[in-house]
Amino acid sequence: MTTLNLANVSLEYPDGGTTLKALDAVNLSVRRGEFLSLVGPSGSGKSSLLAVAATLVKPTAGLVVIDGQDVASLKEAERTALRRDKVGIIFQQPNLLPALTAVEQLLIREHLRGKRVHEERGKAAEMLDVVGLSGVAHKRPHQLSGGQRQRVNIARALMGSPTVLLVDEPTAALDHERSESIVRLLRQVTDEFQTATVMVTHDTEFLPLTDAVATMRDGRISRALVPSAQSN
Ligand SMILES: Nc1ncnc2c1ncn2[C@@H]1O[C@H](COP(=O)(O)OP(=O)(O)OP(=O)(O)O)[C@@H](O)[C@H]1O
Repeated sequence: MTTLNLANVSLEYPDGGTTLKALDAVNLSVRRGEFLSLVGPSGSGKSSLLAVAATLVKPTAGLVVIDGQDVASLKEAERTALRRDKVGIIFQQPNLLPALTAVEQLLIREHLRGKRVHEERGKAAEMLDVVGLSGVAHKRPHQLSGGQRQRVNIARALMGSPTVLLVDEPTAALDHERSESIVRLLRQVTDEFQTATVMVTHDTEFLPLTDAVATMRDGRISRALVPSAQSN
């Protein structure tokens, strides 16, 4: 099932007397369990595409459909609920709160979503286990490595059981070995939780871990299969 669908999506910004097309009639479909890489030069529109797919920015034209729901047809509160319940967003910087332990980073998100924290402890422990952090659940960010902090970030995004996972350059601040293990983890969670995952990346060497590559240039998108993906 197509979980994330962008049809003829354009996003324009005023630019002096003219307009700049950050997205120019973009078409993109991502199914559950599919892991898509999004590459392209700086300024080509990758972050704009993620922002529109995350329902954080309204496109100037075109349709954004998540799990069969046309985002433009929703009221503001409904759109917020859709984002909360269906979309997991993982930014380059984990943005963890310095005073909280790893498990508390997950629980505070649920608290802010109106959930009862004591009912979410089991799930938080489970998600930390999924990302390989059971042993450091009670450590604070400064006691964790960069890779471990990024894993907390991923576990936190999984707490809401998203169907769409949007990931913006998750390896930008990591060395090669840690970068590879983070992309492998994203592959694993895509398979395990059947998310429709879109990852913006500059690390072309990890593209074979994903199912498909979309390339952006001047706000336009092209999509190609990764031939070696099947062997991973
Ligand atoms: N809020 C904004 N106002 C005006 N122009 C913007 C805004 N956000 C993005 N742009 C422009 O839209 C275009 C696409 O930007 P975007 O950040 O999506 O590219 P990107 O591919 O993510 O780049 P990078 O790899 O450097 O992050 C660029 O020309 C950018 O300057």
